[in-house]
Amino acid sequence: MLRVIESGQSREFLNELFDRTTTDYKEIYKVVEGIIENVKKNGDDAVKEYTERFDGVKLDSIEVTGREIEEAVARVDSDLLETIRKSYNNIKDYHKRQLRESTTYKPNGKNIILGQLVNPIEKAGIYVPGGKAAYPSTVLMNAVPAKLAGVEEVIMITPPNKEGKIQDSILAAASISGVDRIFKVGGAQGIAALAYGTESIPKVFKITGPGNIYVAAAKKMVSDFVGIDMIAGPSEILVIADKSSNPRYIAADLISQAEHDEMAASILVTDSPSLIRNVNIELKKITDTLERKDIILKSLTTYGAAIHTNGLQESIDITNEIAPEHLEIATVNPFEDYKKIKNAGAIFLGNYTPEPVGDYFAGPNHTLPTSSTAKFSSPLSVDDFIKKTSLIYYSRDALEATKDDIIRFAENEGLTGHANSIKIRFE
Ligand SMILES: NC(=O)c1ccc[n+]([C@@H]2O[C@H](COP(=O)([O-])OP(=O)(O)OC[C@H]3O[C@@H](n4cnc5c(N)ncnc54)[C@H](O)[C@@H]3O)[C@@H](O)[C@H]2O)c1
Ligand SMILES: N[C@H](CO)Cc1c[nH]c[nH+]1
Ligand SMILES: [Zn+2]
Repeated sequence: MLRVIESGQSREFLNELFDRTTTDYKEIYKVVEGIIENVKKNGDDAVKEYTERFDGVKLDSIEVTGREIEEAVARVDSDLLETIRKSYNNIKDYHKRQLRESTTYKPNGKNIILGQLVNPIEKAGIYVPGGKAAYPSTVLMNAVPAKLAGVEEVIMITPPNKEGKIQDSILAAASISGVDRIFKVGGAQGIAALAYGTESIPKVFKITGPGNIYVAAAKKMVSDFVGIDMIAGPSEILVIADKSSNPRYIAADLISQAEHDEMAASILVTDSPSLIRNVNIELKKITDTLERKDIILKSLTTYGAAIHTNGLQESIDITNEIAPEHLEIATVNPFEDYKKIKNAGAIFLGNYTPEPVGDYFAGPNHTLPTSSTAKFSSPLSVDDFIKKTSLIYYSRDALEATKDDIIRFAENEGLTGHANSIKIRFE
């Protein structure tokens, strides 16, 4: 099932993996550009037209009413509602530790005040995918850090089903996490509406949340104009394992991400050939029992691989180069091995921390950098919903003491107007 790549021969596979998300973008950009222009010009009418075309439903009103939310919450099974609440509390507890305060200080006791002011972004839009599956967990992962940061208006958009409805559990998660307004709009048209505003949908200052290739392309295209979090591509899971690892658990975990998307990447990195054989046997057995069998098979056979290394160090090096979204360390000594990882979105340690613990419940955010971007970016967090402003105060004495340095610097840059704004105060 997983193709086997021998030690030292992983280059070709890595190149394919790194190219995975660049394939279809040019054509998609053309489509998305048209959608964005139309929404910018025709507002709600364009949004409704695309909703009819892509989601198969004609809507008179695109905003979810308070009554719809109440009725949805009442219909959700009480155990599920309790689970969503527990998950909400775990996510809140984790993210509240990311909050930062504004700071000011006086350097070396001089009559100078410097500071960094922290303010929430006033209006944020969160995209919750709804095409192939519904994701109430993604509602929590976006809305909780936004609300903790102090965002006043959190506007959520998500595509409606063919009856023009949003899944009850999505509305329940939105209500529990304090989302302010919800619109039944998905795809590039939803992103354009949040970026430019329409008669019904408020323009926001930043858009977060994952989505398919149309959503990703639209986020990239509006990103000159409005903040975006990241372009979260198809899911990835990489498991580092050795001969002590449990092949059945590993197979189940690789499948957990393969079932998201045909383009998902599930990779086993190990120095044990017998483990590779046994994981492949288990993959087949487990896939046969699951609902999304076709997606899983396509994903495992396209971007799945078992990389056979010559030992733990090579496994670590390859992992750092791939910089996977999710990394499971299923070796005999995960608490030592994780310290050698430089690049990964989230690390899961040991036999009893399968990736879905993080997707749904533990608390850390499940929106993570994909496609090697963990080399330079981080999980979604409270930081995505705040911005900082610098604060500077110099007294007359402080400016007099430093004026010659500033004037010298400005004159060296040929900017005599800058130098003059200092000089003029001491004439
Ligand atoms: N990284 C994360 O945290 C995370 C979480 C949940 C989901 N995901 C990923 O998000 C993605 C969700 O994708 P999805 O498709 O299920 O839902 P989606 O909501 O992103 O996309 C559905 C929308 O795509 C648009 N669309 C579909 N076909 C189109 C076409 N031919 N032309 C123009 N627009 C079109 C429609 O407007 C539709 O409403 C998956 O890849 C999933 O793995 C990621
Ligand atoms: N694994 C996904 C992020 O890569 C998030 C998710 C939501 N629901 C299930 N999984
Ligand atoms: Zn998942």
